[in-house]
Amino acid sequence: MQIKLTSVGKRYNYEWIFRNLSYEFVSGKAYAILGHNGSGKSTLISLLSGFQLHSEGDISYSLGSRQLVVEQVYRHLSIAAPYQDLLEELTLEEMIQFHTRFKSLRNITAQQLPDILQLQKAKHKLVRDFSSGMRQRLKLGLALYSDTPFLLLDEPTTNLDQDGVAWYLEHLHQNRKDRLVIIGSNVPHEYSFCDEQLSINQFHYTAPARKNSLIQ
Ligand SMILES: Nc1ncnc2c1ncn2[C@@H]1O[C@H](COP(=O)(O)OP(=O)(O)OP(=O)(O)O)[C@@H](O)[C@H]1O
Repeated sequence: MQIKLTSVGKRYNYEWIFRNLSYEFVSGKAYAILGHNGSGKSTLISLLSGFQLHSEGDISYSLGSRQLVVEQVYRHLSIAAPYQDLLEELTLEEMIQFHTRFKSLRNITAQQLPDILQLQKAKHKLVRDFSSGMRQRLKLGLALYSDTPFLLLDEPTTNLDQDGVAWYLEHLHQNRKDRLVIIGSNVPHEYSFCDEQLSINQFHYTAPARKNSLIQ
């Protein structure tokens, strides 16, 4: 999976979040998108996923030698993000079954996933009764173990304790080969292994001061 951004900008109403962002993401590498709170990391991740449209510039996607239109990107993408919903009325086992109807898993079966998530005791528990750390493990596990070339993680260790962070790092390393991995983060332990870092702050746009010809 390759993604090429050319002079990309995003604004909400009249507020530009970033402008003139040109960058290339290539398969086999892990990238960290960095920046302070409110700088636009989640916004950029949302544009890359195709869930939101950019306001100017161009984003092009390719898989091997094939160009992809943005509407096809979701088929090749796994994402774990704080704003992503889970199906609250399903049990863990049902949630995994539901997920694998749309995305197959890489190198494991659906029956093995609860063990890998270290949630075997919660197989028949409703997702709505999960703790916040259990929910995060589930989101990460579904994303890491889906057989997709493009892995997008926004704030991946949110709500994880120390063991959870170690679990995330171990399973990410097992599942990153030959994939494009992009991580939005403020926390070094989430992204310190990444090959490249992209700071969104450098693309912030400040509107030029307006001249008032009446005031000298
Ligand atoms: N739907 C929206 N409508 C209007 N403004 C928005 C919308 N979504 C985000 N913003 C604004 O865009 C800016 C960037 O937000 P974003 O969530 O991308 O930042 P972030 O770097 O991910 O922040 P954090 O580290 O706090 O998660 C913020 O000023 C935010 O208020």
